Amino acid sequence: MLRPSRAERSLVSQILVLALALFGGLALALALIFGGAFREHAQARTGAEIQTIAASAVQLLSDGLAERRREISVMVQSPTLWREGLDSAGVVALLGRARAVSPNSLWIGVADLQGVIVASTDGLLQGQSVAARPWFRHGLAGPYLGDVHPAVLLEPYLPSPASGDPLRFLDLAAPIQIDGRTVGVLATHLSWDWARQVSERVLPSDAAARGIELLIFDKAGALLYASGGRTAALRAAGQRLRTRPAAAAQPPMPWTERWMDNQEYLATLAPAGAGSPVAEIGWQVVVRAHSGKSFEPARNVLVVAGAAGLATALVLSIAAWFGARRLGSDLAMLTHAANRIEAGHAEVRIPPASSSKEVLGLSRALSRMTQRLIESQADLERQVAARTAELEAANAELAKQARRDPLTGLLNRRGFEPKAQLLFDLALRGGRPLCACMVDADHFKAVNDTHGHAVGDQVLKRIASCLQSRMRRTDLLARWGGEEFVLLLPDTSLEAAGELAEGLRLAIGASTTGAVGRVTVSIGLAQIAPTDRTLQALVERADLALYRAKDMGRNQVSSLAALL
Ligand SMILES: Nc1nc2c(ncn2[C@@H]2O[C@H](COP(=O)(O)OP(=O)(O)OP(=O)(O)O)[C@@H](O)[C@H]2O)c(=O)[nH]1
Repeated sequence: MLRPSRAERSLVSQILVLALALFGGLALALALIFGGAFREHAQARTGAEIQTIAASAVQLLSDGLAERRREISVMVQSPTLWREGLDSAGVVALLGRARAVSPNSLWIGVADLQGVIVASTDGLLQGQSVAARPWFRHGLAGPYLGDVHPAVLLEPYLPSPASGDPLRFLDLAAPIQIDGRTVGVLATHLSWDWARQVSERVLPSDAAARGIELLIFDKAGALLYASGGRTAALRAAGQRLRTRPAAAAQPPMPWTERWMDNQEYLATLAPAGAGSPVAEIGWQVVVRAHSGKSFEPARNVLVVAGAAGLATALVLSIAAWFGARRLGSDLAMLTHAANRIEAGHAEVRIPPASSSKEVLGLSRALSRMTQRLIESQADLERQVAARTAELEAANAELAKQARRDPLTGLLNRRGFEPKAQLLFDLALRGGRPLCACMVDADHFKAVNDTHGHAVGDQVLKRIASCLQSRMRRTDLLARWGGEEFVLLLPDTSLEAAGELAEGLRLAIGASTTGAVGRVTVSIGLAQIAPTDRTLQALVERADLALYRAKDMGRNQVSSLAALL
């Protein structure tokens, strides 16, 4: 299908499309710009927040471990107590007090040099051998901090952690020495549920809703703890600490990464200060924020801004559409009026358009111009009518002059012939008499030669006047040419014509013209014959009779009938 050209599309649709594209594009661009800025701001804020959380967690974990270490260190450096025996009542009381101070220390016990538990909190494992346990072996040599491990011997005796995770311990141990001689090993099994408590202290209350998690990995990258009770699930899924793009930066900057669950997170790794127990054990404390949940407000702002922008664009477009429709309706009205005027309805007026000042100005200008054109046209038509009338009068005058002899005012030959033809046809058809009479001045050349041409003209005018005064209304008189005249006498017999001709001859011959005196005329007469086919035949016979009169001495009437 062919696309309509711009000239074929209405003003309203063009303005509507333009407004929608303009306002809609602007709204989307603004929503994207502001949404992007808001997201960046939210990302920076969340990044700073998770850095603080991670740093706090590292601090709490370090402090906790250092505290436990100090407790063990203080306890083993009490030779007076140990001299009483590794399983003395004083030792047992000390162990109980130590656990009361540190509720996460689920078990505190003393092993003799053979690895047999000789004293412990609640008497648990007493008499059992721990010689194979790493804490014992390392603890004989010096202070020991072991990584998180599942409960082995104690599990049946202790309650499961509140988190629901399996019971796991952190082992701290130190050699008991008297006078520089090792006599046993003091050990504390710290519940790993302690990590949950730390996590709950540092994470905000809405962490789960915002998708913020605290993860603790061991030095090999294996997951030790995940907040929100997700440790078991994530460990089962094989979650490990993956790449850390910004880990080299000091302090590590938050980075965005797609994790094992294929979700995008903003994550940060808290640095553990050199010498801190956390650095020593190699834990890596990560706090990650789920991009989708964390930046949901930013996305909501983007959606709301976009929707509000589009709604505004729609409202503006509708307003533009209304404006364009008013303008379009005014233009259509002007076009309609112009078309009617063009079709000849001069009474139509260009109506005033009210959609805008400019269109009102245009309609008024068009109205004035149209009025001016209509008036000009009427004026032109009047002028044309006047010129036409003048021209017709001139043409009529010309036609008249073409049929009249300017000297005598009589019909000339051209004016004579159609009228004579009519009389001839009527006479021939009606079988009525018709006579032609040719009148010619005698010796007229001599008049001209003697008195001049102007005087000759006066003579001709006098003859014409004389002829005209004596003819009837139904007779037809014309100047045939030069000094010759023709008379057509309807319903006139040859005798009557002869009498008329004689009277004319006498009257002309009796009159005088100034110094010229008398000028006579010769007259030839002929009557229509039934055999005549043309007017010319009749006139020629009259002319013949005229020549005869001239031949016979002039100043006389000659009738053709007499010749036949
Ligand atoms: N003044 C004047 N002279 C005219 C006019 N028309 C013709 N004539 C003159 O009329 C004269 C006619 O001369 P001709 O034909 O010899 O005839 P005529 O002298 O009358 O001789 P006849 O007819 O034989 O008697 C010429 O001298 C023409 O110049 C006119 O309108 N005015």
